[in-house]
Amino acid sequence: MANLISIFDTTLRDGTQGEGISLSADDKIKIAQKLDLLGVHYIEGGNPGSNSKDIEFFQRAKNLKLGAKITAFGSTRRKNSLAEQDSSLVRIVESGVPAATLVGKSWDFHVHTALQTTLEENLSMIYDSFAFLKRNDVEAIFDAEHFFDGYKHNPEYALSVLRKAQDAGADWIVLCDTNGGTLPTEVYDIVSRIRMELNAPIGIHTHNDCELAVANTLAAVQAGARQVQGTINGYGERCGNANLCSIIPNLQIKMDYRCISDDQLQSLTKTARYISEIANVHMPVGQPYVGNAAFAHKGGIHVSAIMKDSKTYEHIRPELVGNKQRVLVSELAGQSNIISKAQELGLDVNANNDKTKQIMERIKDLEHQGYQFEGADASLELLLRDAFGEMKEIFKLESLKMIVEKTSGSMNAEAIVKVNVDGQTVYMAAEGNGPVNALNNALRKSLEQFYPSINDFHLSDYKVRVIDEKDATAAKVRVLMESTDFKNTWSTVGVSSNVIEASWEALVDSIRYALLNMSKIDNAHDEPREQFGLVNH
Ligand SMILES: CC(=O)SCCNC(=O)CCNC(=O)[C@H](O)C(C)(C)COP(=O)(O)OP(=O)(O)OC[C@H]1O[C@@H](n2cnc3c(N)ncnc32)[C@H](O)[C@@H]1OP(=O)(O)O
Ligand SMILES: CC(=O)C(=O)O
Repeated sequence: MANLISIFDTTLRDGTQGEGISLSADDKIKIAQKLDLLGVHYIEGGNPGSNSKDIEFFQRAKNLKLGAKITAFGSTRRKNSLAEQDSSLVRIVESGVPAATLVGKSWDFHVHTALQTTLEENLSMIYDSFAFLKRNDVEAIFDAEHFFDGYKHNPEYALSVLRKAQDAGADWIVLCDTNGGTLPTEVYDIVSRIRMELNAPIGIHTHNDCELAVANTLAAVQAGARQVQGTINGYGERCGNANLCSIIPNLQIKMDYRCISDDQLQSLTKTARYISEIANVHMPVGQPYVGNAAFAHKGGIHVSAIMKDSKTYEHIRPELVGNKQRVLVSELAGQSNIISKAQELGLDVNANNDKTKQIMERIKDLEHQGYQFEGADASLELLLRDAFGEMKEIFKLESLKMIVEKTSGSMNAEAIVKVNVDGQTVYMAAEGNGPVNALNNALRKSLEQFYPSINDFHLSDYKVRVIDEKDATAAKVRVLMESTDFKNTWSTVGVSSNVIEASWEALVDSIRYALLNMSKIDNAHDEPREQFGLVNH
């Protein structure tokens, strides 16, 4: 039987101590529900002694039906006072949580310098505070702040602090690498020794200042820690906390510990991405296990091998954590990348096909000119389908004129397009608050009579990058456009030395791709493929 590791999530408390992260009570409720589905055992909701948002969270959390225990955070009582009169401790008990975490000092230097009190008074603060929680029937977790630094500096005192908390009834003793400066070998050694000294179960709480929070957590578990504190995506003070999105799969898939069920593990990627959306923090694409590129293959040699067996370049099956394999097509592609992508699209290709080589050469040539297909999935699909003769022209541009006018107030743009659809010429003008907006409006208006579903999607993001900065205004620009129909998003690319022309290319691809995919949906209802530009073979 695999050993069970208790997962203590502190995204809503220590995670919000990360720069740029601020969660409303509403956000916290949504995240708590997701964490519960993921199967964590404790959800530290915040600090009821700190602010009214957290008090509101704890009030609302009482009505949630969760499997996880919601815990409140605070510190040991203030020096020279009584626990029952400490407003922070009283608020924790009043919040009605089943479990609470108190942080207390275990480094003598901190007692003297930060608390400015005696070592004896700190021991009393710890004892009194835990005794108070236990008298109020609250499960009590001791976060021994700076434990590893304290133990290296004064082991007797650091140990006496843990014993005080244990004597007062603390249910868990959690050793904290608060400054994140300890090495995995030290963590393993110290946790192994402390385990022999205590009866209470041990937990671990690490910070990532040396990029070692995950490694330190795993070392502590190997040495006997049975509770792991961390955050989703590693959010947290300074360089962050230990990242549960790496710790949980490492423990469960590689080290044979049990944290959550296998089904719950498969929701890890979705959970990480959901929380990053709510926290409004962009996830690094290369984030281990759950990042968009965690199982993305770009080099031709890699793709050639994974098509034979994905184990050649993947340390686990991505599905175990709810992620998926992706093949990127770029100037580093070999035939295998093209074949894999084309197969994904249902196109008939093989390694001996001349067309595959031609497509690869064309992609390499376009990337050399400044296109980037890795971030423009829709343009890549169109390029492949065009090469296979799958696409029909949806319109022909006859002319395009732009007028940009600055009056005393704002600057406005007008686009005039003349397009030909199936022999019929349409002449249309439209305004916009900028040239791309005007272009988009004019093109849609001219096409809507032929393709009414053109109004079911819109542009959601627009990025311009100067490709060769040294040429200043004569440099080429790459426009990346993102579009959405509220269910799906797709990205397209355009390159030119003229930003309007680059935008036009990306816009036309966006519309062609949308119509192509709407035709797929309509196909399911037996409507003709030709209607939206797909050629039936
Ligand atoms: C390692 C960690 O992450 S610990 C958690 C850190 N998180 C936070 O600080 C976020 C929430 N904090 C807050 O909202 C506020 O700091 C509060 C409400 C807790 C306290 O606010 P204030 O009363 O204004 O105090 P302030 O934040 O300036 O200073 C902290 C005080 O707590 C004392 N203190 C610090 N740690 C402890 C402890 N473990 N036990 C008792 N007192 C402590 C400090 O000595 C200081 O007291 P002083 O004012 O007598 O010098
Ligand atoms: C308790 C805590 O957050 C720390 O010591 O880092």
